[in-house]
Amino acid sequence: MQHTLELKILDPRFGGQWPLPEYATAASAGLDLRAALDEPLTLLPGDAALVASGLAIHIGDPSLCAVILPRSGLGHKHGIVLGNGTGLIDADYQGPLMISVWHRGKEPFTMQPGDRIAQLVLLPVVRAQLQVVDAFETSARGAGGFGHTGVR
Ligand SMILES: O=c1ccn([C@H]2C[C@H](O)[C@@H](COP(=O)(O)OP(=O)(O)OP(=O)(O)O)O2)c(=O)[nH]1
Ligand SMILES: [Mg+2]
Repeated sequence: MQHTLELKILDPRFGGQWPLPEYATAASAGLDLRAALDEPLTLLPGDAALVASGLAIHIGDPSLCAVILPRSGLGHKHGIVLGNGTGLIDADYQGPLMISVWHRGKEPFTMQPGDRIAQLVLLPVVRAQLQVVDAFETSARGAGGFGHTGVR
């Protein structure tokens, strides 16, 4: 599925020094986001930092959202993940796209300006219309959860 996404360039290095976000392959789901830093940023183990992406998006359509996810290589090999677990970008958000970077690794990690540090994925959203009921129609699972079905 394709969607036209309005994008504002907040950092003039995009389009010159740095390319606009692009899909790495024809079937990639994520657009890599760069650290729009003015100078290298060293994170010590346990540090979190809010890093500007240098971009703003306006999704507009309430049946869509975007999520910011870690990049697998950075997350697994270097411990660079997100301070908010997953960043959720609402369809009506028009502010600067920010990346909460959390260093869960063991060695200091330095990000350079323009490094691709996270990725943005556009997703469909189903918005709930709540219906209050007294009881649910019985299901196969019922209230069983948290390991209820066992391991094997
Ligand atoms: O990693 C992120 C997460 C969120 N946002 C922006 C877009 C999102 O639409 C807005 C609000 O995010 P969220 O609802 O997750 O945060 P909140 O703490 O509930 O803030 P608010 O009270 O503004 O909804 O912040 C980012 O730029 N980066
Ligand atoms: Mg919110």
